Amino acid sequence: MTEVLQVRRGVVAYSDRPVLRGVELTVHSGEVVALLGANGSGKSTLIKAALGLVPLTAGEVRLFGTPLRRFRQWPRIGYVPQRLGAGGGVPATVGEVVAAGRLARRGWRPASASDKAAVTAAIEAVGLADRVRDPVATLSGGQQQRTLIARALAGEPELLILDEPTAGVDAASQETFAGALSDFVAKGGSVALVAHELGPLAPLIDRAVVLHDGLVAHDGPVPEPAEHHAHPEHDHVHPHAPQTSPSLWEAP
Ligand SMILES: Nc1ncnc2c1ncn2[C@@H]1O[C@H](COP(=O)(O)OP(=O)(O)OP(=O)(O)O)[C@@H](O)[C@H]1O
Repeated sequence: MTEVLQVRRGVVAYSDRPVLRGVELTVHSGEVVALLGANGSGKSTLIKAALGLVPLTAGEVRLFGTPLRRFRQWPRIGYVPQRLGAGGGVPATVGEVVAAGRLARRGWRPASASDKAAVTAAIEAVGLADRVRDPVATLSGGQQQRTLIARALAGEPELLILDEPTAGVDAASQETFAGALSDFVAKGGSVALVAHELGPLAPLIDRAVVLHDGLVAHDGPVPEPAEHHAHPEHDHVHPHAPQTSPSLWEAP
């Protein structure tokens, strides 16, 4: 299997404080990998390092087999950062925000029919076709998150990297998102996503990588959530647990 994302012995320190201490992460083509771990265990840092948004102190990153420093094929990757406000006070509509996700692929040429089709398909995939002309600020948090996912999908990436795509997102939006992700994977896409609770995404996950204290504590099947979260009726959504909360994904 080809590796679309590889981090080897990744070390990252913020002002001398090590946050990742030699992490291995591989995503193969067609795989859906969940990155789990307690708050502050370094999940977001790992995906930022994989994208070159945070420098590695040591170790190496390869994207589609190319060392990060030489990688230029950014349209192959769609990234949805953690809780980025889609509205941001700018009165952009859903259609405009999603169309912006096409720019990297289309360059500064006028939008072609296939650009427009990709934007429409992305908006439909996340169930927002009836909101295209609405300002993003008028949407619910879950719909805003879906707008950002559609923006990433509009670029027709091969690898989607998602930082807590369902945190604080209503149940209906989570289901819609799971469907969109499932379609993306069915077409051959690969996914790395950070999650606190997998919810409706669980059936899509091929492998879970659990970070603990800057190291990989588990790489394999999705581990059982900690006991008090394991009940079927306990299907709530954690907005974003405070730093003090215990891990929902205890390292086995
Ligand atoms: N830019 C930064 N400068 C300094 N410290 C940072 C920075 N970003 C993150 N950290 C610290 O690094 C550690 C790991 O953070 P990171 O966001 O990667 O963890 P996480 O596992 O994604 O946690 P969460 O679930 O809370 O998002 C935390 O202690 C955090 O406070």
